[in-house]
Amino acid sequence: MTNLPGIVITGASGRMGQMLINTVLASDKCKLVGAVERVGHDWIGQDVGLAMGGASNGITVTDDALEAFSKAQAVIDFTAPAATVAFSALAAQAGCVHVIGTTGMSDEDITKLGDAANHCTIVRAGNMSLGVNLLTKLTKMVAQALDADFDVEVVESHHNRKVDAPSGTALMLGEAAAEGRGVKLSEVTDSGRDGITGARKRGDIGFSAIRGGDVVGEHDVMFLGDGERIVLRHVASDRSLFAKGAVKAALWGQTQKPGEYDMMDVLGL
Ligand SMILES: NC(=O)C1=CN([C@@H]2O[C@H](COP(=O)(O)OP(=O)(O)OC[C@H]3O[C@@H](n4cnc5c(N)ncnc54)[C@H](O)[C@@H]3O)[C@@H](O)[C@H]2O)C=CC1
Ligand SMILES: O=C(O)C1=N[C@H](C(=O)O)C[C@H](O)C1
Repeated sequence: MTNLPGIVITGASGRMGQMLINTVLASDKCKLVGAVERVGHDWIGQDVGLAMGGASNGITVTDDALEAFSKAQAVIDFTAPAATVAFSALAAQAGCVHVIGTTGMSDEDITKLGDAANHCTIVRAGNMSLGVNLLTKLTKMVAQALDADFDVEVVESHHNRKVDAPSGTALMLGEAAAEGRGVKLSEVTDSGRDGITGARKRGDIGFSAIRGGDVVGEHDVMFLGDGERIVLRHVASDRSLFAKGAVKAALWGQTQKPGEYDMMDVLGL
């Protein structure tokens, strides 16, 4: 037990934070060594097991991320863009693998992660599930096989607490479709249609976001032609699949050189 890689979970009280803590505690391949929350959060100073409504596990929630990271081999981080950028610099300082599930990152944020990746291993993906990563690969293949006679639309649904759109997964799928077509996504993106938008432009990749209830995450990639359509779909019904993927990434990262990786690398897809 003592030689197992130690993992810190940031955003410990969040939907994914709590799922990750339970996943690490249930694993026989790693151990929980820290739980981080934002400054001023009610959970700071409490035993994280008790704060989650379960049994005590001896890990006290802290807002001192660097101190927590310095005792760990990996940090799993599903929080918010500004927090993730700050954590990447601290993970680099502490020499930990940084697994990032946070979505809604700007280009500027991603550039800063690149600086940290000169000193530590970063694994980042908009979706950590095997199914979505396979769907990403299939999307690229279908886009390669079809020409712009087929309009590509990515439609995603999520719970009513989600703050970013399109989802990280939708953007991954859009990138894959653009790559398959040999175009840059930023030049063909069409999202947030409203009002007199004009007819659809040939070659565009469209995005639509539905928000409501407790939907964990659903993604359709539609290839719409004249008289036929192909729909590739992934439905997540349980957040544990994202957490299991993130733990797999943290363990895989232990043997990698500093740099930026994604779940395709982890899963060998
Ligand atoms: N890549 C993937 O497979 C998945 C990614 N996500 C992404 O993960 C992120 C979190 O999602 P949820 O857990 O649903 O959100 P949430 O709102 O339930 O949790 C976020 C947590 O981060 C904490 N936090 C914010 N700033 C912090 C800071 N500076 N220091 C420490 N903690 C901080 C908050 O207090 C909160 O507990 C989102 O960006 C979401 O899109 C969610 C599910 C799967
Ligand atoms: O916020 C969520 O919940 C999710 N976010 C990720 C995304 O933005 O794609 C992954 C998953 O769909 C759940």
